[in-house]
Amino acid sequence: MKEAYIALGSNIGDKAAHLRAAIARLRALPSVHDVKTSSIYETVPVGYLEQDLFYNMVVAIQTTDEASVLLGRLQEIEQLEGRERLFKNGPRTLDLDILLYEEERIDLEGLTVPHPRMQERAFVLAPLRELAATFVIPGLGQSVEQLYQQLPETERNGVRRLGGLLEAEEQ
Ligand SMILES: Nc1ncnc2c1ncn2[C@@H]1O[C@H](COP(=O)(O)OP(=O)(O)OP(=O)(O)O)[C@@H](O)[C@H]1O
Ligand SMILES: Nc1nc2c(c(=O)[nH]1)N=C(CO)CN2
Repeated sequence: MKEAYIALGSNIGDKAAHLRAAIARLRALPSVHDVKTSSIYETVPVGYLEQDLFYNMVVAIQTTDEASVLLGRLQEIEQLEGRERLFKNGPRTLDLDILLYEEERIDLEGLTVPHPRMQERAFVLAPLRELAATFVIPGLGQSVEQLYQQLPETERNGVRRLGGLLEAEEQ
């Protein structure tokens, strides 16, 4: 069994519903076990600013899948949730990224782990530190908590914790 961390994001339609559906689909996979969820965060868009706020969260899973197989399953779930991706960094109904897979460094066409931009993203590090504050990122040699503390204040101020999946629905 391998441990992986997955980032979830949504900024179109019923964002909490997209996140909840993604987690239900993950939990339904026979190759995925013990899904642990962070809180949901409402986050200012990074990269392309003229779009709605995102909901972001992170889950920890145990899986029997190789990382590339896991990525395929995540892409299937994105499709099932009607993923529209208009352009790079643009709005999307559901985005699923593999952040970490054990302590492995993976560099395949179409799959880079650890996710190469995770250390600059408060919308990833804030929920991830709930689940894995002391995890040292392979290749960076720093923990999730250290990386979070080093983010510029403007980045950290762009994320607001809403609560768990159920509470976020009521916002
Ligand atoms: N760790 C990873 N997790 C998910 N997808 C990855 C990963 N590494 C590479 N990819 C590739 O990234 C592609 C998805 O890119 P996409 O357009 O969703 O990027 P993005 O979500 O807009 O930007 P970002 O990658 O910065 O979050 C997929 O086709 C996938 O092959
Ligand atoms: N706040 C926020 N900004 C983003 C996000 C995201 O999930 N949340 N995803 C992006 C591309 O993956 C680009 N910008």
